[in-house]
Amino acid sequence: MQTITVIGAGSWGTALAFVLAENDHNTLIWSHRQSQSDEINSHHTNSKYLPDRLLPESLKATSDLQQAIAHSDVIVLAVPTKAFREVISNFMPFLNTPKTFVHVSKGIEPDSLKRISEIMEEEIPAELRSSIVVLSGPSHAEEVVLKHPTTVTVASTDIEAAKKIQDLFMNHYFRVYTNEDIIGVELGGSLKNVIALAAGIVDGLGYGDNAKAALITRGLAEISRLGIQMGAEPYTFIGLTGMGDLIVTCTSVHSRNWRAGNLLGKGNSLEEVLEDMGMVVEGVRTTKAAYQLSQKYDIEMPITTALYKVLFEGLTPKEGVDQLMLRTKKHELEDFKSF
Ligand SMILES: NC(=O)C1=CN([C@@H]2O[C@H](COP(=O)(O)OP(=O)(O)OC[C@H]3O[C@@H](n4cnc5c(N)ncnc54)[C@H](OP(=O)(O)O)[C@@H]3O)[C@@H](O)[C@H]2O)C=CC1
Ligand SMILES: O=C(CO)COP(=O)(O)O
Repeated sequence: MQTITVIGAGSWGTALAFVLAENDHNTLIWSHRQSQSDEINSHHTNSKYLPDRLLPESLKATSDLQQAIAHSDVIVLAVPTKAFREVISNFMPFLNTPKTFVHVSKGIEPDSLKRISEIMEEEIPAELRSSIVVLSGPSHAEEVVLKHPTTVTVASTDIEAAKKIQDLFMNHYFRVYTNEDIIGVELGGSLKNVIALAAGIVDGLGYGDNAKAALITRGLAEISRLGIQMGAEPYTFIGLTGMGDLIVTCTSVHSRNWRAGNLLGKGNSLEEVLEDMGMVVEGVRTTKAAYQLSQKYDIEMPITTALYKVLFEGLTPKEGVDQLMLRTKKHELEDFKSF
């Protein structure tokens, strides 16, 4: 049995805490809302994020950040990308010894263009972190707490740390692989949200499976083009955190990114959609970051560019699709010939 803290009690933090507690680890989840930690302790539920699911009685919650950090040497960070710097700066006064940090968030910060592990390296001094591990892959929280078979990858440049985290999470319904390619794993997990928004849009427009398959496949092509240029291993993109997560996010009604895109495709404004969701839609900010990355690295990312124009420049979803279909002729494997 290990002692573990999960920071963030939304859908994913709660589902991962569920797995850890079920694996008999002494697990403490931190919510920034006292009412939510009270609910988890008293009723063993998190009705806002995982309605109708009973959590293990052994799972304890707190809204005291000092207690949460002191609880364990393994800290799982499960807050939206947007909240990352703020949450770290809030716990820094309580961090006195080096810990292993696992992050599970899928986003890239606009403007700085940092991946989450890079934000962590910036915000947490090296002497206070033993290692940084990312957990990612095709995994909707709603299915994990039903104990439906799920596979994810843990990545770290410190493979021993990745193996340690693999051991903590593995069980009969949650299978964990390791990978050293933290760049590829983080980029795949973040950029698939952009493609999932686009997939929701084409469904909202009433287009069919052909359009969806085109987006998934050509989405993977542009994600890989950028990722390889940024130093990722090409094969990571055909793995769980690339193709795997694209499939699950582009084809599932559980996906908040797909649902948001669907509402956009049906004619709702971005403001209306985000208000309606009530949960994080990482793909919106990440579309901005991905568009900026495509410009910085001079990589063609047509789907990302069309979506950027729809989200931020007033292009209609239908015009976005038309622009994609009427691009100049291409060879399918352009840019991949050398691999
Ligand atoms: N849901 C899923 O199935 C999966 C999600 N992920 C990733 O996990 C990350 C977290 O997503 P998820 O749990 O789904 O998001 P949710 O929207 O379900 O929950 C977000 C949680 O973070 C809290 N939060 C927001 N801002 C702050 C802040 N400034 N300080 C402290 N807490 C804050 C929210 O609190 P409040 O209720 O007050 O808003 C809420 O508890 C995302 O990057 C997502 O891409 C990855 C794999 C699967
Ligand atoms: O990352 C996810 C599944 O792997 C969850 O996707 P959404 O954030 O779109 O719900």
